[in-house]
Amino acid sequence: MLDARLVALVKDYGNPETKDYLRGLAYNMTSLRKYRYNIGLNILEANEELVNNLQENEMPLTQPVASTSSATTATYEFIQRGRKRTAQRNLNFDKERRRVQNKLNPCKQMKFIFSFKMVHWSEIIKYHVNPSIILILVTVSSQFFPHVGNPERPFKPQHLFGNLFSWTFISTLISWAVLWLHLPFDQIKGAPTSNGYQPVYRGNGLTYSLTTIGVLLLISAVNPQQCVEVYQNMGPILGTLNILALTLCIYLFAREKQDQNQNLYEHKKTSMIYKFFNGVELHPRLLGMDVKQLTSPRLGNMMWQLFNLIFFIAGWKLHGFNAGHFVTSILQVVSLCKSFSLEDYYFTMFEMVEDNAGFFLCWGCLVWLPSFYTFQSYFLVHHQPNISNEWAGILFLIGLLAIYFNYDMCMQKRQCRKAVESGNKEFTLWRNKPIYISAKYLTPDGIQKETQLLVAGWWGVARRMNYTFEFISTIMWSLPGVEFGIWCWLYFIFVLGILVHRTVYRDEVKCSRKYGRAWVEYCKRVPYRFIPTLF
Ligand SMILES: NC(=O)C1=CN([C@@H]2O[C@H](COP(=O)(O)OP(=O)(O)OC[C@H]3O[C@@H](n4cnc5c(N)ncnc54)[C@H](OP(=O)(O)O)[C@@H]3O)[C@@H](O)[C@H]2O)C=CC1
Ligand SMILES: CC(C)CCC[C@@H](C)[C@H]1CC[C@H]2C3=CC=C4C[C@@H](O)CC[C@]4(C)[C@H]3CC[C@]12C
Repeated sequence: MLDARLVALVKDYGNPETKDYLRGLAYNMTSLRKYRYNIGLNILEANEELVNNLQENEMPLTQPVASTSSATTATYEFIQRGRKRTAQRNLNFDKERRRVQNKLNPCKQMKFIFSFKMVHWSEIIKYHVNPSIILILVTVSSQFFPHVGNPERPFKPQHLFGNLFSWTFISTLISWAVLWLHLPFDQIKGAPTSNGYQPVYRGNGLTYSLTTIGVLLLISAVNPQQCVEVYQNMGPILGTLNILALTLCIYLFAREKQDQNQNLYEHKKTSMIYKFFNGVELHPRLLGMDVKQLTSPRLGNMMWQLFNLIFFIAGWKLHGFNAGHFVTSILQVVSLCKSFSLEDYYFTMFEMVEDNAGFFLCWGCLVWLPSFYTFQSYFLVHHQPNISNEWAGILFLIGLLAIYFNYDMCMQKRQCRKAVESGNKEFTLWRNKPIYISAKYLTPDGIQKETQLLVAGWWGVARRMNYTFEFISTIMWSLPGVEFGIWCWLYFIFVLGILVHRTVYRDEVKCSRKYGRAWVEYCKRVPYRFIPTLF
C-alpha cells in the first residue's frame, strides 16, 4: 500500500524539521536491519513516485562533504540507492518488453527465466529451508551428544521426556536463577529501541556466578556423588531442557505483543518458520524478568559454567584427578566468570540489542550451550586425557593469559569511553595518552551522540584482537583431548565459524552504518581483523 504520509514528507523536504525526521528515518533504515523491512517496504512501495520526484531534481543531490554527519551521508546514500533501484527496475521492464516484442532466441529466454527463478529460490532457501534444517539438525543432535560422549549411556527414547532427577535438577536451577533476578540489586538500563523503550536488566551477574559456584563446591564437598549423578543423567536433563526451551519459544512466538511495538520482525514475506527461528519480540518480559537476560547469561552461561565444573568433579570422583580434564573444564569456568563480570557489557551486544527472543537465542542458550558448548568436558569424563602435568600447566597458563587479554580489551574500550565522558585527562592506555577517532552516530530513537573508536591499545593492534584471544583460549582448552580426534575440536570449529561470520556480516556492517566515515578511517588505520600483518 502506498504510504501517502511518506510521499508528503519527501515533498516537504525543504522544511528543516522534515529534513531531520527523514534523515533519522533513513539512518534507522540503514542501521536497523530488521526495522528496515517494516518501514523500508512501505517506502519501496512508494518508490515509483518518491524516487521519480527526486530524480526530477526536486531535491538537488550533492555528495556530502567530509565534515557532514553520518546521518547526512546515510540520507544521501539512501536516496542514491533509491535512484539506482528505480533505474534497475526500468532496465528490467525494458528487457522484458524487448523479450516479448522481439521474440528473443530461446537460449536468452532460458537465461531470463533461470535468473528469475534464482531470486525466488534464494528466498525459499533463506526463509524456509535454512531455518528448518538448522532447527531439526540441532534439536536432534543436542539429544544425541550425551550418548556420543558417554558410550555407557545408550540413547533411550524415554530420555526425551526427562526423568524425576532431571526435572528436579532443572527446576531448582531455574528457581535459583529467577530468585537472583528478583533480588534487590542495581538495575542496568539497556540500549533504547526506536520507539523509546529501554530494557531494564538486573546487575548482579558476578555475585550470582560466584555464589552458585560456591554452593556447588559445598554440595560436592559433602556429597561428590551428586555430580556423578548429573553426569549420568545428561540424556534426560537435555530432554527436559528441550521440552522447556521449545515450550518457551512457542509461547513467545504465539503471544507476539505487537501493541508494545517492540517487535521488529521482518516483513510478512518471510516464513512462519523463519519468524519462529529468529523470534518476534525484541525485549519480551515474563514474570517481571527480561526473557533474554534470564535465558542467555543467567541460565545459558550459568549451565555452561556449572556443567563444566560438575563434569570435572564427576571425572575426578570416577577416575581420580586428571590435569588435562582440569585444563579443559576450569579454563571455561574462568572464562565464564570473566563473562559474568562483564555482564553489563553483554547488554550492548547484538544478541541483546538487535536480536529477537526466538529459537536461535532462547533455545540456543537453554539447550545448545549445555549440550554442545560443554561437550568437551563431558566427553573427557569417559575419555580421560593423557597429557603430562607440565603440558597441562603450560596450556592452562596460556589459556588464562588469553582470557585476561580478552577481558583487558573490553575494559580498554569501556574505560576510555568513560574517561572521555567524564573529562578525565589523566587516563592512559599502555602508559600513553589514548589515541582515538571521535565518531558521531544517531541512536535508534533519533538522538545524536558521539563516541570514541580506539586506535591505541589492543584496538590498535587488530580490530578483532579479542576474538583472536577467544580462539587462543579455546584452542588451549581443546588441546587436552587432541588424542581423541575431532570430538574435542567441535566447539572450536563452531566458534571460529560464528566469530568470523559475526565480524564480517554483522559487526563490520553495523559499525560502517553506525559510524560511516569514522569507521572507514578506523579500518584504514587498523587494517587487520584478527592477526596483524596477516588477516
Ligand atoms: N564463545 C562465544 O560463543 C562467543 C564469545 N564472544 C565474546 O563476547 C565478547 C563480546 O563480543 P562482541 O560484543 O561481539 O565484540 P566486542 O566486545 O569486540 O564489541 C564490538 C563492538 O565494539 C565497538 N567497537 C568497534 N571498534 C571499536 C574501537 N576501535 N574502539 C572502541 N569500540 C569499538 C563497536 O560497538 P559500539 O561502538 O556500538 O560499542 C563494536 O560493535 C568478546 O569477548 C567475545 O570474545 C562473542 C561471541 C560469541
Ligand atoms: C541455534 C544454534 C545452532 C545456535 C545458537 C547460538 C547461540 C547459543 C550463541 C550465538 C552467540 C553466542 C554468544 C555470544 C556472546 C557471548 C558472550 C560471551 O562472553 C559468553 C558467551 C556468549 C553469551 C555466547 C553464548 C552463545 C551464543 C548466544
